[in-house]
Amino acid sequence: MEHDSASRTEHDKRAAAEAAVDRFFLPGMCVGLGSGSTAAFAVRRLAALREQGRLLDVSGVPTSRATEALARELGIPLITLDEHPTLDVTIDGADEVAPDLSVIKGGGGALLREKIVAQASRRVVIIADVTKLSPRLGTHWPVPVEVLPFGWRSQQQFLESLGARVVPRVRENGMPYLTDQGNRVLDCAWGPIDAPDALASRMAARAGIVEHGLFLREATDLVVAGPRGVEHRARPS
Ligand SMILES: O=C[C@H](O)[C@H](O)[C@H](O)COP(=O)(O)O
Repeated sequence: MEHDSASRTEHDKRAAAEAAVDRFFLPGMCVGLGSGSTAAFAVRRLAALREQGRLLDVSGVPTSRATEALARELGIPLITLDEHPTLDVTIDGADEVAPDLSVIKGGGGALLREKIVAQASRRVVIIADVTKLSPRLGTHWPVPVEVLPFGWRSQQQFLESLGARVVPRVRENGMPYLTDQGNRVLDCAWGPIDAPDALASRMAARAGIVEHGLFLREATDLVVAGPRGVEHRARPS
């Protein structure tokens, strides 16, 4: 049974990713390539289309070292944000998606580059399986917060003072988890978040907090897949 639901989720991640690439990546575009297992299906779809001779002139900015390695392995042309400071569209995954298309990201630690790339994109398409949908951010997932190693324990205290249960992220071997930038991640469980804007502002104002995983306004579109198939939703205006 557990196996069935895991393979259902993989099927849905893939279906959402492929539908999004087919619909939103167009010839000649400069695109953002997201991170995580759902976004990896999108990168693989782009590579498969290239093998069919389609989208050969699409080039991408990877949002993590892992995505960069995958894209290189698959022969996808890569560019940098310095070469192309504005991107046409980014397709990326999420950990939790609220009805207004605000999302939590960073479960894989790529939140900083993902937010930079999302904010540099005209359109940001979130791809997800239905298990990621949530009535309110924080219901199912903690908010990852990337902090400088210098003074990280005072950031932990600060986040606890904002009501979070804070778990410093570690690797399987017990060593601290470090992001692509060499920073630490504090996973902050607030439960359902009543005032995400206020929380985001408090974190943004704190020196030592490099970025947080609340993406409140970046997503313009959601492509979600579940038992009823693939559905596209635009951000409510
Ligand atoms: O840091 C990781 C990213 O924000 C991912 O897009 C997010 O964690 C979702 O990952 P997955 O598609 O593997 O569930």
